[in-house]
Amino acid sequence: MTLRLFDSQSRELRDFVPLQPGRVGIYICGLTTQAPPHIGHVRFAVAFDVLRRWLVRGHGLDVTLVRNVTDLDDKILRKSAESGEDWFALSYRNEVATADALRLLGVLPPTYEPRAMGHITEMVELMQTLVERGHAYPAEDGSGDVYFDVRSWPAYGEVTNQKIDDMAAAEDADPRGKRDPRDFALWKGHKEGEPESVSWPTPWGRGRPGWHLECSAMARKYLGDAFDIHGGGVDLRFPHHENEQAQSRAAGLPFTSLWMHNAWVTTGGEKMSKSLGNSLLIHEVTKHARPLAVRYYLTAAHYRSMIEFHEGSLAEAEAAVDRIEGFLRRALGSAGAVTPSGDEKLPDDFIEAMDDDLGVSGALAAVHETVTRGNTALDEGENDHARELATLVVAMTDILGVNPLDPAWSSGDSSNGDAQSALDALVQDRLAARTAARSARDWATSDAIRDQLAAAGITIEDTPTGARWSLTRGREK
Ligand SMILES: Nc1ncnc2c1ncn2[C@@H]1O[C@H](COP(=O)(O)OP(=O)(O)OP(=O)(O)O)[C@@H](O)[C@H]1O
Ligand SMILES: [Zn+2]
Repeated sequence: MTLRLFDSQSRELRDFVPLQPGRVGIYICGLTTQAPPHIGHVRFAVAFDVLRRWLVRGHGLDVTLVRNVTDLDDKILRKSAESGEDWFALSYRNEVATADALRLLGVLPPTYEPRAMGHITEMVELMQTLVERGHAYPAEDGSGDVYFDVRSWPAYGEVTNQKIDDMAAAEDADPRGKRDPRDFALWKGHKEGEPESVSWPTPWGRGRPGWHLECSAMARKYLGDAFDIHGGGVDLRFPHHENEQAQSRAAGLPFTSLWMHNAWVTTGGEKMSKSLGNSLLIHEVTKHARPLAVRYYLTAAHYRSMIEFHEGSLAEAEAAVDRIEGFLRRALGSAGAVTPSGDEKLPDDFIEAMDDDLGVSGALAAVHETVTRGNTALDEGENDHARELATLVVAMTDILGVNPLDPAWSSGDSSNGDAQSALDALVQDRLAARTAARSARDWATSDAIRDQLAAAGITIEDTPTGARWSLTRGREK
C-alpha cells in the first residue's frame, strides 16, 4: 500500500516515494535550549516519532532521523548575561532536561543529534558558496553581518506560497547594511559586550551564525545534498523554513523533497507558550499523570490538528491507556506471553489509516476495536484467539509509541532496550512471587520482596491492573 503524506509546500497529499529505494532521510528542527520543555515543545518530537516508527515498521524502510539542538541564540545569550552562567552551561543543562523529557515520553533517540555550534565550518563553507554565487553579501555598514540577498533568488517565498513584494520585513529587522529590508542574516558580526566564546572567524570577520543557516548546514552534513522529508512546528514555516530552503537551493543543493509541519498545543485557543504564562512543563505534568498517558494524549490527535489542552484531557488519555493495558495484562494472565514477531498481519483499517497521512485516530480506533474483540475472546475462554489479538494490539501500539507493555514505561528509559527487557523480566518475576505471597496472606514475604526491590532502587505501585514498577527517581547514583 502507498503511504500518502501532506506536503505543506504544495499543500496536497502526495504518494511518498523515497529518493533512494529502501532509505529515508528526515531532518527536524530541534529545540533551542533556553529552558526545559513544556507540553507544546515536545509535540513535534512525538509527531515525527510516529512517522519514523511507521516508515520503519509499516514500510520496512531504513530511516535516518536528524534532530538538531540549537545550543546558542539571542535568548540564550541574554539569559546567560543576566544570570552570569556560561551560555554553554545553561544550554547543556536544558539540552539534558529536554532529552530526559523526550525519553520519558517514549520518543526514540534520533539517529544523529548535532549541536549547531559544532558545525561552524560547514556553515562558513555554505556561506562562501552563496557569496560566490551572488546570493549573499557582507553587510554594507562593515558590521561583519552577512546577508542572503532575497531579490537574487526568484523562488524565494515558494515554501509558504508568498511573493517577495507581498512580504513585510520582520518588525525587529534592522535595515542597516542591507540591500533589501527582507534580506536575512546568514551570519551576525561580533558585537561589543558579547563573550568571546560566541564568536568564530570567517573571511568577513568574527561573529556567530544566524539560526537559519545552521539547519541547512547540518541537514547537508548528515543527510546529503538531497533528502526526503523536512519537518518542524507550523510556526517555523516562515521565516525559518523559507530561509533554509532558499539558502540551500541557491547554493545548488536540491534540499528536501517534502515539507511536513505539526500544529500547536493550545490552551484556551492560544498557543501554549512560556511567554504567555500558560505552559506546563513536562516534568511537572508527569508528576500527576503517568508518562504513557501524556504520550498517548500527544499521539492521539492528528499531527496537523491543534491539541487544545484542558483539565481532564489527561484523564481521558489515562482511561484509554488503562483500557488497553487492562486487556493486555488479562491476556498475559490467561493466555501467556504476547510477543510480536514483526511479521503479524496488521488490521487493514489500521494500515489504511496510517497510510493516509498518519491518521492516528483511525489507527487508535482499530486498536480499541481489537481490544474489545480480545476481551470478548477472553470472556469466552478462547485463549489462543485472545493471544493473537493481544499480539496485534502490542504491534499496533508499538508503532504509535504507546505500548503499555514496553518496559521503557517502567524504567523511564528507552535508551537501552535489551537491559530494560532483562530488568523487567527479573522484576516481574519478583512481583509474581509477591502476588503469590499476598494471595497466601504471607505478609512477611511480600513485605520482604518490596523492601528488597526498594533497596535496589525500584518503586512498586499497586494499581487496579496489577503492580507497576519504576526506577526510584532522584536516587543518588
Ligand atoms: N504550544 C506549542 N505547540 C506546538 N509546538 C510548539 C509550541 N510551543 C513551541 N513549540 C515548538 O517548539 C519550538 C520552539 O518554540 P518557540 O521558539 O516558540 O518556543 P520558545 O521560544 O521556547 O518559548 P515559548 O514557550 O514562549 O513559545 C518550535 O519548533 C515550536 O514549533
Ligand atoms: Zn531548522
